[in-house]
Amino acid sequence: MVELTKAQQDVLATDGYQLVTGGPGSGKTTVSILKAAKIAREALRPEQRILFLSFARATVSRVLEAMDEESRISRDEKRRIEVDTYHAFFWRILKTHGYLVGFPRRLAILTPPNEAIALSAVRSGYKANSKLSDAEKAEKKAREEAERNRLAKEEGRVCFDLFADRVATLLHGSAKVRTLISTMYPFIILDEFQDTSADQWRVVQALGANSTLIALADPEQRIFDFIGADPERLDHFRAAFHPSEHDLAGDNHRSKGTEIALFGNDVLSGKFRQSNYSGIAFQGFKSNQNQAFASLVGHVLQARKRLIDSGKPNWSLAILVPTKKMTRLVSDVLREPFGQVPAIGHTAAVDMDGPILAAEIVAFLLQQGRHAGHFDEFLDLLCSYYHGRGGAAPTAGDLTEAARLNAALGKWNQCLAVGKAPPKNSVLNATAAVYATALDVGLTGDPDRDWAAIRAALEAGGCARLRAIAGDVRNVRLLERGTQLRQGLTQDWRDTGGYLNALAITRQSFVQEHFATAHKPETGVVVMNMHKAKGKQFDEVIIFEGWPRRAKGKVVANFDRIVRENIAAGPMMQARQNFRVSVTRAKLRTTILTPEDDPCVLLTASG
Ligand SMILES: Nc1ncnc2c1ncn2[C@@H]1O[C@H](COP(=O)(O)OP(=O)(O)OP(=O)(O)O)[C@@H](O)[C@H]1O
Repeated sequence: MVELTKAQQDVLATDGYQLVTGGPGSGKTTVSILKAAKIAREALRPEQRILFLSFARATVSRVLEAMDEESRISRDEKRRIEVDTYHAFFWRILKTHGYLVGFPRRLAILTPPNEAIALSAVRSGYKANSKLSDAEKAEKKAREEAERNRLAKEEGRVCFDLFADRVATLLHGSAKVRTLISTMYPFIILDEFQDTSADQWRVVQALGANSTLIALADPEQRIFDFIGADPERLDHFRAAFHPSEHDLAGDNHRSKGTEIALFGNDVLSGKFRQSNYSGIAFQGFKSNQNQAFASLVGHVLQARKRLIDSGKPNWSLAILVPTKKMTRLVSDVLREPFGQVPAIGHTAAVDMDGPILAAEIVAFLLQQGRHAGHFDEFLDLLCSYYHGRGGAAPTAGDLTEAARLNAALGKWNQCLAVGKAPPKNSVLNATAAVYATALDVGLTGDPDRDWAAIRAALEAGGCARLRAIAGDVRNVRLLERGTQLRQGLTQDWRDTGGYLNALAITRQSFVQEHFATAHKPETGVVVMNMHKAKGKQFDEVIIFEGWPRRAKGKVVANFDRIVRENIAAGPMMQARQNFRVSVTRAKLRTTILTPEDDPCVLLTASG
C-alpha cells in the first residue's frame, strides 16, 4: 500500500471540480481511484455511480487492475466505480437516445474494417492521399463524411468517427438526457484529459453542467494531436469550470531509484544534463537488416533473462517501435530468429483490420455451405478483405486486386451460365481449388480444431491469396483468449449439427471484443507501436527503430524512424512528447537501440 504524497492527499481532501496534473508515473491514476472510492463512500446515493472515462481499453484494464490491488477500496466501492472507454460510453448513449439526432431506433456498430469496406467505393475514385491537391483532399473527406452519415441515418450502421460529434449534439440539444446522465453519474473522472478532441470536449462541457468533473492530465504527454487534441485544452477546462488545481509534477513513483523520468524530461527539452542516466541504456547497431535485428534479439534475450532471474511474477518487457510495419517485422523476427536461436514467445499489437476480415473468411468456410451462389459469397468476402484490410488508407494494389477478382468472377459465371467450363487462365482457378478443399474438410465439433483445420487447408493450398489470409488470421486470438467465439461456435454445432452461423457469430464476437475491457494488462514480451504504449507500464522497455539505406555513401531511404527520415526540423515537440511517453513506460530500465551511423536526432539535436 503506497503512502500518499501531500499533493495526492490534497486531491482527496478537496471537493468540487478538479484538475490534477503530473508527469509520467506521478500517481494520477492511483489518487483518482482512491478519490472515486471516497466519493462512493461519502457522496453517492445508492443507485448512483462514478464514471471513470478513458480513451483506450488498455488503460481501462490498468485502472481496473490498480483498483484490484488497492486494499483501501472495498468491494462495494469498486462496484460503484464504472470504468469505461469514451467509445463504449458514447455508444450506450447513442443506442438509447440516438433517435434524437435522426438515427433509426435499431443501431449497429460499423466496425473499422467494415467501415473501410463501406467507404472503399468512395476512396477508390481517388489517387493516394499524398498525390491529391488540397481541394481534392477536402472533396474526398466531404464525400467520406456524407457516406458515413448516410450509413448511420439510413441503414443504422454507425462508425466510431461519428460517435463523439453526435453525442455532443445530442447532449447540447437535450436537457433531459443531460440530467438523466448526471443523475446516474454525479461525478465523472476524465483520464488523459490532455488528449480530448474538440468533439469530446463538447461532450465534456455538456456533462459538466450538472456533474462534478475531475480531469487528470499531463500536458506533456499529449500524443493525439493528429485527431484534434488541442494544446489549449487545459485552459478550456479552467475557463469553463474553475477547478481547484493539484500538481503532482515532480514525483515519479513508477521508476523510483532510476533516472528514467529525468531522462524523459531532458528528451523534452533537448538539453541533456548528464551523459549517463541510471535505468537508461543506449546501444548503436550497424545499419543493415541482419545486424540490426541481431542486436535487437540479443537485447531482448538479455532483458528477458534479467526479468526471469529476478523471480518477479507476471513480468513484462515491451519492445516499442515507431511504425506498424516495424511491429510486424519485429514480430516475424522473434517468431523465427536466426541461427540456433529458438523462437521468442511474444504478443504483437498489430493492426486488426486484415486479421479480422481474414477471420471472416475462415468462419465462412466453416459454414461449409453448398447452395448456389456460395462461391460468389466467398469471393465477396475475399474482395472485402482487400477493400478493408488497409483501414482508412487502402492501397491502390488492394483496390485493383478486388476489382480484378470481381471481373474474373463475372467471366467465370458467364461460362457456367452457358454450361461451359470456367476459363483455364482465370485468376480464380487456384482460389476455387483451395475453396473446394476447404469445403471438404472433415469437421469434428471442436471449434479450435476445426478452425485450425480450415486454416491449414488454406495454408497448404496452391492459392497465394488464401495462404496470405491464413497467415493473417494467425494474429487473431479470439479462440484462445475470449470464450465468446468458442462458446458461440460450440452452441452452433449443438443447435445445427454444423457451424451454419459461424460468420455471424464471428462478426458479433469482434464487436463484443471491441468493448471488452476485462483483459489483464500484457505480460511477457510484447511488441507494439510507440503510440499504443500510452498509459501503460512495463518492467523493461526496449525502443527500436529503423536504419538508413545508403547508395554510394548517400542516404537513399530512411524508414521507420522515431523522427521521420531522422531529419531534425524545428523544435520537434510532438516527436519529443511521443518519445518521452515511450521512454517513461519502464519501471526498471529502458534500452534505446538506434543506428550507430545515424542516431535518433532527438538524442543529439538540441531544441
Ligand atoms: N504516493 C506514492 N508512493 C509510492 N508509489 C506510488 C504513489 N503513487 C503512485 N504510486 C505507484 O507509482 C506507479 C505509477 O502511478 P500511476 O499509474 O498512478 O501514475 P500516473 O500519473 O497515472 O502515470 P502515467 O500518466 O504515466 O500513466 C504505480 O505503480 C503506483 O502504484
